[in-house]
Amino acid sequence: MKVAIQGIAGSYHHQAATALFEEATMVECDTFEQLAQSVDRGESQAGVMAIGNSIAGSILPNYGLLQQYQLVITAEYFLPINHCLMAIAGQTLKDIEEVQSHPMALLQCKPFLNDLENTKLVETDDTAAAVMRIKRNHLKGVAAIASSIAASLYDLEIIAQDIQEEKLNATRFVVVEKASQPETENSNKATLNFTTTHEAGSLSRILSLFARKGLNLSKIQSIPIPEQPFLFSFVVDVEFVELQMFKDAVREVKSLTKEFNIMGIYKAATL
Ligand SMILES: O=C(O)C(=O)Cc1ccccc1
Repeated sequence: MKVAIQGIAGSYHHQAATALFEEATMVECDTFEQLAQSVDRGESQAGVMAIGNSIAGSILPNYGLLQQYQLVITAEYFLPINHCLMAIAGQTLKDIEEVQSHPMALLQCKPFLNDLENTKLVETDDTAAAVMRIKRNHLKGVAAIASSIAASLYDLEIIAQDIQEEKLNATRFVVVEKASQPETENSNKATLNFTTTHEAGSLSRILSLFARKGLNLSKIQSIPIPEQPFLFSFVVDVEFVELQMFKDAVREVKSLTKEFNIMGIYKAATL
């Protein structure tokens, strides 16, 4: 099975996809947009896409990509992430003049990076690509932020570990597919997207309905609507005990929303 990921072997996407799929041929993409396109065009049967992080928050552009390419969420996965700083053998922290990594990793390590004086930060396609390049070009004075798996895969030395802002750092990944998988007995979570009318209390009425129907709201995210400046749609994750509870709520919520779309029904994962 072909699975699109953002990054190369040793990237966090690669780790998440390996945990999610027993047998997968990874389709390595440079960008999140290429990942979405690969699934959209059927070049990959599924994609694994980071959607949010416990330190850096939602990856808003990825919500936009799910909508733009009408991809369906069929599973989720939480990957604990411990970032390391690494360089070629013999380099110490005081030798480092430049740190390279994926922007999400740089964001998650801000306090550590702020303490490094006169160090240039360079954004790369993915964490593992930075590691591979430093090794291949034997770059002195340049370090990468990536996982310990990437350090051993590409043979760089770890200079500092657990450099993320909070020790407990996790990224939520979703599996995205072109066609919706039928919901199963195990489905206990859904991601919804809707717009509301511009009336006082419209969002509150929708959320109250979910509460009355016994749905547990685990996330709410407002998403810009690019064609309508400063108007927003809402993406909501709800968890339920029985699928029927969810179906009942959906039937009623449609009359309270303007546009309504189910982005996926799947099994909730734990941290
Ligand atoms: O660059 C990577 O390794 C990725 O998979 C993107 C990423 C970066 C930091 C945290 C989670 C995902």
